[in-house]
Order: sequence, then structure tokens, then C-alpha cells
Amino acid sequence: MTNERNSATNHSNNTLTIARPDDWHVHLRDGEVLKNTVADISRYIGRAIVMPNLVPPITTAALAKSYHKRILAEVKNSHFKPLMTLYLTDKTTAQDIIDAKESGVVYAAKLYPAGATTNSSSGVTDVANLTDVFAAMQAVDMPLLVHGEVTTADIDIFDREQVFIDTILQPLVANYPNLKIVLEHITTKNAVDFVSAAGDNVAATITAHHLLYNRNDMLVGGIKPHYYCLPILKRNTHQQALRAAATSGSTKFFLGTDSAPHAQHAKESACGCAGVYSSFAAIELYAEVFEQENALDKLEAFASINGANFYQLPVNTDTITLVKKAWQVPATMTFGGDVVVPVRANEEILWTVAD
Ligand SMILES: NC(=O)N[C@@H](CC(=O)O)C(=O)O
Ligand SMILES: [Zn+2]
Ligand SMILES: [Zn+2]
Repeated sequence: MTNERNSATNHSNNTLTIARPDDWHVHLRDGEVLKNTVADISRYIGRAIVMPNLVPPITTAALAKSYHKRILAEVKNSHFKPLMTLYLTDKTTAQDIIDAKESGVVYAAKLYPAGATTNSSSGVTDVANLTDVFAAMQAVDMPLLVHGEVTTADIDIFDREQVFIDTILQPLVANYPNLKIVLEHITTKNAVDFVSAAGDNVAATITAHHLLYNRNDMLVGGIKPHYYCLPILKRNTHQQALRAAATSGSTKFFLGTDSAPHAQHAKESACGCAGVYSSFAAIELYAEVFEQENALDKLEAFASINGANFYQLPVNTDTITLVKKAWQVPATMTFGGDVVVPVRANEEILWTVAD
């Protein structure tokens, strides 16, 4: 079932009113930084799919419930609702999925190939270990969210998404034809083509930074660790394919910031962490892309409608208004007892969300 809705989109050159957007992929972390990450994401975002890659990871309904409570304790805006996820391991059982579904707070389960990204060491070593789990997810209609990269040393880091699609995802989709799958934070034309050709049960999130940047931004003129994320930024032809997909009007692509803060010292290091902090200005950054592509009329579907329909949740009934008004991003933002360097630090963002 999909939501039928008369579009609230209304725009002149300088303002755009859309249904309240949701973020279908975000890292809020835990502990003392939660008050900062929750304040930033809840400014105007409605719902957020909260990633489970904490240390230790959120592997059970009980852990998801207590993390959910810690997030809610920091929420000051009633329009914001965190949707929790379960971290799959080799040991996850079908009963874990049933318990998660019954918890009422878990909306999806996340597949991290072991070693693929930040805090994925407890991830899945072989999807063959999860046959019963995927069957249970299909039976209870719980979406599978996928970090789609292989991790074997012989595969070049720039090819890891494509090889994952060919060797892991394609058979998974074939074996579980009714399993809802979101290929998260896609970075390649290969991913766009795969998702576009698959059935309605397969969709993808696209980050603002993969739409705005390519690997030249990270590597030309000096190595810039704040552009380093996983999957890594690709060449500009892939970036163009992502921009075309996001602004195409296809219902298969929707907003997921993958906002993934790390303290400044952890990024500016001889072995810097992967992740870009963007949720403080998510819709403003996407609006830049959609404006550049002459597709502001497609932003509402991407940000506020397609994801809700995929998760079979109602589209938010209230709205936000974007105004074409530039503002300067600070050099750093508070991150618990530390600081995080945000995307666009010391530079301008061209759109503002009206209060
Ligand atoms: N995207 C990233 O570069 N990092 C994420 C993990 C992830 O989403 O893969 C993180 O948790 O830091
Ligand atoms: Zn990931
Ligand atoms: Zn992520």
C-alpha cells in the first residue's frame, strides 16, 4: 500500500515548502554526544532511521529499547521520532527478528559485512549464516538495510560496492523476492542501475555528500580527511549518475544523510575515521543539489514521500519552508566534551530552513 497525497510543494525562486522530511539513515552515537546529535537532527527532521553500530552494537530488541529511551531523553521537538534498527551478526536468530518486530521500536535490521566500515567488526562474515534470519524478516515484513561493500583485500576500495552488488546482493534479491531491501548510501552508477532494474521491494538511500562531492574534492590539492567516508567518494561520472537518480522522480531513491560524526582528532589523524557530519543542515544541502539540477519540484518526493512509502509509514502531514538565504557553517560544532568538524566548515550553505 502506498500513500496518496496531494503535493504540498509550493515554490518560487526563493522559497520552497514541502512536507516535513525524514532521514532514513543516520548515526546519532551514544553517551554525552547524544544531546548534540539529537538537537541537530530534530530541528526539522520528522523520523530518522537510527543506525545500530555502537560499541557494543545494538543486537537485540532489549538493547534497541534502552538506546531508544536514551535518545528520547534528549528530544525536545515533538515532531521528531527515532526509528530503531537491529545490528545483524553471525549469531542473530529468527527469534531475534520476531522479538525486534514485537518491540514496536525496531523498524529494520542492518547488514554490515564484517570489517566494512566504522564499528562493523561484529558484522556478518557470510550471508549464508543468516538464511533463517532473512526468511523471518521477509515473513514479518522487516526491511533489510545493507552496507553494500565487500571487504576482501584483493578488491580495490573503489570497486567494493560494485563487487558486492554482483556477488552478494544480486543472489540475495533473487533468493528472497519479497524481502524489502535498502541499499544504503549508494555511490556508483552500478548501484543506481541495479536498484532501478530491481522490483519495488528494492530501494536506495543517497547522501547529500555523495551528491555534492566526488573523489577529487577529497584528494586534489591535498588530502582532506573530512571528505573521507565509506563507501568512499567515487569519480565524477558516478556522482552524476547519483544526481540523475535522486532528481529523476523515481520512487526508489530517498533521503538518507548517513550523517556520521567523529571527533575532530579522530578524523585529523594518521589513520582517520570514515564519516561526514551533515545532519545539522541535511535538507539545505540536498536543496542545493536539486536547484543545480533544476529539479526543486522533485525534492519533496525524495525527502518526504518516497522513504515513508517504502517503509509503509504515513507521509508527515506538517510542512517546512526552505528559503534561499546563505549562511556560514562554523569551523567546529560541540560534540560532547569534544568538537566535530561539520561538512562545509567555514563555507556557506545556500539554503536556510525558516523557523
Ligand atoms: N559512512 C561512514 O563513513 N561511517 C559510518 C558507518 C557507515 O555508515 O558505513 C560511521 O558510523 O561512522
Ligand atoms: Zn555504511
Ligand atoms: Zn551509515
